Amino acid sequence: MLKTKGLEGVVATTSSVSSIVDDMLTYRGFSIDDLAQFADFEEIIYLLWHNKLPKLEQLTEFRNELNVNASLPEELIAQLKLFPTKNIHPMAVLRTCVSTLALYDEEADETSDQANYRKAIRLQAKIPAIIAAYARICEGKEPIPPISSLSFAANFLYMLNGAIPNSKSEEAFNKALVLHADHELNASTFTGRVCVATLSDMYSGITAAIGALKGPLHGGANERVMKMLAEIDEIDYIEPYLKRAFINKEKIMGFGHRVYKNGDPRAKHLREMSRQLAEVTGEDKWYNMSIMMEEIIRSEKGLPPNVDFYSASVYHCLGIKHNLFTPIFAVSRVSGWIAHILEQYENNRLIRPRAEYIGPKHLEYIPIAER
Ligand SMILES: CC(=O)SCCNC(=O)CCNC(=O)[C@H](O)C(C)(C)COP(=O)(O)OP(=O)(O)OC[C@H]1O[C@@H](n2cnc3c(N)ncnc32)[C@H](O)[C@@H]1OP(=O)(O)O
Ligand SMILES: O=C([O-])CC(=O)C(=O)O
Repeated sequence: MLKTKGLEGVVATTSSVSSIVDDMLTYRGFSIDDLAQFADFEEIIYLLWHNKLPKLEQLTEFRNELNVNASLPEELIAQLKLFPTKNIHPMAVLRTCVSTLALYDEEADETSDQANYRKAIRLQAKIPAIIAAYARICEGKEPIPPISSLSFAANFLYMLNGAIPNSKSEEAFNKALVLHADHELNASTFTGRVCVATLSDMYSGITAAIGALKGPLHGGANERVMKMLAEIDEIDYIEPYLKRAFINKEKIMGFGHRVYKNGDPRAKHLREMSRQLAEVTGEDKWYNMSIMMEEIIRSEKGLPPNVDFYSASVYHCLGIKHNLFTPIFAVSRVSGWIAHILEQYENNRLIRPRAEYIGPKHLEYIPIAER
């Protein structure tokens, strides 16, 4: 009898990228509590890929590399303009565009460490540009290139909105990027590793990972949290909404976790960010509703919120469209996917588990005319 449905508790690889021990999350040995407080997202990318924090001049050079690689091939922009803009999820656009990017990268199938590093930079730099460009095209606007003097976080908001964000928005968005960068062997990272363990290329690994992140049980939950909050709409409707959801055994988006049973260490940061942004914007309804939902779900079901719960009200208060919440997760998580993909290449073995067969056996083939 299968004891590990969904591979729960199975240790499938060794890794030195990030760890979850006693409900504490570290990137390359550094606590995310410190990183969220002090680090720029660019430092986190550097840390994940180089296994050390950058010195100032290394960070400056790294930022520059990201900036100069953020432009999109003209052919891709032309294609983006041809895509439908209604009833299409930006995650599907991102998945398609990352796959398409490989067609315009002469090194796509180059396997040297140097070529893989160059591809890593291109992917990290171009993914935010793709999302911002598509969002602008959907609004009938032209995509805009980044400004080299801005941080990674500020540049994304600039490419999206066409205006340089204020320091509070930049700081909050940077922190959200830091908190989402890596998370051990989550479903999308595992997907990416399985893909490249066949010695397929990095674009294929990232495309596969984007497909896995899109699902509502994983990164897709953040958008659904906001949908749920908007559907409930008033604090007085929370109790009846949850009562009905509990009776119907519905999964409440943004709660529960495969690994954390006592709480996701990222949620407290996002809760506080949500509180602060509610104060700054004066739009405290979503934060107040979220707090009340957390209280009820914790006491009734013993389920704490995960990273996706408070990120919803944070992104909403930053003025980000709801269908961009999961693509933003990808903007950050691509840094972790790449670190894992590089680690997989370094010490590769095909990932190929077994299945316990439970179907019928010894059936007799009946010719089609006799069925
Ligand atoms: C970035 C991320 O990916 S974080 C996760 C984002 N996903 C979500 O927020 C979606 C909502 N949450 C869930 O669906 C789940 O908690 C998951 C997918 C995150 C984890 O799933 P699993 O580890 O398989 O937990 P599982 O589904 O077995 O849950 C264990 C029990 O808690 C219940 N439970 C878990 N999460 C929830 C939830 N969000 N709402 C209601 N009940 C829940 C289950 O129904 C189950 O109850 P049972 O034992 O009575 O059947
Ligand atoms: O680890 C997981 O299963 C999901 C998660 O929280 C993440 O990817 O950040």
